[in-house]
Amino acid sequence: MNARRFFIGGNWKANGTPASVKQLIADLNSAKLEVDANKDVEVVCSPPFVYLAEVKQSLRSDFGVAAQNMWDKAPGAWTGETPTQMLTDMGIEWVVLGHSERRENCGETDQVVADKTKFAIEGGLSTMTCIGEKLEERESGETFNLLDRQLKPIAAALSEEDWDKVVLAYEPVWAIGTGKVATPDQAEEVHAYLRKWLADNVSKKVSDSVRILYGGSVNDKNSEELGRKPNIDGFLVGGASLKGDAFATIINSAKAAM
Ligand SMILES: O=C(CO)COP(=O)(O)O
Repeated sequence: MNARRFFIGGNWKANGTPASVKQLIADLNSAKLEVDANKDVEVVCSPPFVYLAEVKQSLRSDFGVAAQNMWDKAPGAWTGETPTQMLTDMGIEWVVLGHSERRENCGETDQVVADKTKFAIEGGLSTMTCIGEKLEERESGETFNLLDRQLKPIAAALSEEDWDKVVLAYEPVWAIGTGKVATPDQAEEVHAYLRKWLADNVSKKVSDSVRILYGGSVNDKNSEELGRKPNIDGFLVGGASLKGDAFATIINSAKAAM
């Protein structure tokens, strides 16, 4: 029995129309789960900002809701930004930070990701903080160095208690949206490394308790096998989280991990 509660995040990215979002909410609300989302597994959906209020109001109450980004300043003169407080005021509990798409397209550095993680936690949010290597880094044997580089500022920014509010998501960039999923052994090797890193650089308690998710081409066919690995505590799902039936199957794969 794994003491860490399995976690399934659905990152909808910049997808959805008013009609498709309504349909997805309806499909998720009527999904037959074989696991208890209040107890066995934690499920959090992350819609685009424009649908956050609707999803928060209409999605089943046993699923949490996450923003895909937030502004790490108090509300004020920040055109186009969404401060943490606006999210917590509307009952949002989570935020996805450090996703490779934001690192790549919005210039978010390792330090920015660490600072935002700290700010989010201080503001009352929990974070799914993402790390992961690009293909060229994997091929040149740099995976673990890169992960060290990404983790160091996060560990420096957070107190030991802060880690209670963090879920780490290992998302190898080469596996995101490519259909090229990491093998269970490849993912487990990195997850075990990350857990040891946390034990060596933060604490044994944090290493034992932090949930480490795998993300990158997770679907309803591969989730069960990945979820059986001892250091894989759940998934951050992109494309397959937009289909109610596939996402429900992925949630049910938590059974295999229990
Ligand atoms: O980036 C991801 C989740 O944050 C993974 O996306 P895919 O599941 O579409 O590969």
